Amino acid sequence: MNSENAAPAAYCHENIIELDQVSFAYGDQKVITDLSLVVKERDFVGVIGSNGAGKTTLLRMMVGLLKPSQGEIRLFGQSIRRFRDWDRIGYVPQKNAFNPLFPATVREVVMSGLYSNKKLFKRVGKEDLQKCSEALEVMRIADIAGKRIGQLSGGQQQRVFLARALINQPDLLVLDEPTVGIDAQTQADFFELIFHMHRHHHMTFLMVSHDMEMIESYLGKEPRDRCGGIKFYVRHSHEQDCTIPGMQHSLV
Ligand SMILES: Nc1ncnc2c1ncn2[C@@H]1O[C@H](COP(=O)(O)OP(=O)(O)OP(=O)(O)O)[C@@H](O)[C@H]1O
Repeated sequence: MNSENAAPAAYCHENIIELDQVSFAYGDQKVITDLSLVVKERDFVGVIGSNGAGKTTLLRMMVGLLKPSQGEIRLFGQSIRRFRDWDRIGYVPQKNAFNPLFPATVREVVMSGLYSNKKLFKRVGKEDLQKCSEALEVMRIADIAGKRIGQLSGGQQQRVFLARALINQPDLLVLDEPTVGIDAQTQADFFELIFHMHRHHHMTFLMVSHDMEMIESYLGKEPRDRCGGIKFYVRHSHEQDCTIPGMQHSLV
């Protein structure tokens, strides 16, 4: 982006994800056929579709875990084949599970979201600790911060993954059914939080969900794009950025 002549409206229209005639097949089974899609900065994209429609496959392609059989993917304007700026993207996959013997604590796992490979040995500062405690609070896991991750329930582990993804406030957050197995109150708080992050903290979201009610209430009733059995509901935000840093205030 050219910052010299970046008017605010243009500034929030950078292409974050571009799919150009993308297809994907597992062997002979075609899952995605000829999908072209653009996700712009400050879009919130809800991805809806029946079981097996290809939503997870699509997300895995977008974060570089699967290669399209055909077509081209660009992230932040750059071909995914050359893209290295993975710090800018948070991804929470659908079925997370820690090995019960995994030795790290909840706090350590959440903190690890702050460090990319480049910054592995960075000293932990006061600001980092503050970010961590906010993420723990927001996902209601502060009381179990010292527990070993492998010893938590599935829903608690999922909350840890979400806190880990949120701590860094990435430019793009890709979420695959993020609230499955999470209790109603934490779910409601989580949605309130990410909607605020979308509207006021300049974040772009792509989220698979089966929660039609939540999708329709935030993204409207009409999908903007379709591909086979997958529908894309989109809301773009032009609302002013929040002056308050951090995330906890968004729950108040
Ligand atoms: N590793 C794999 N090898 C072969 N086929 C696969 C693989 N992963 C998924 N599939 C098949 O690809 C299709 C799409 O799967 P995918 O997980 O992307 O669907 P989904 O829309 O995310 O479904 P759900 O809502 O159940 O999570 C399904 O028919 C599935 O069986």
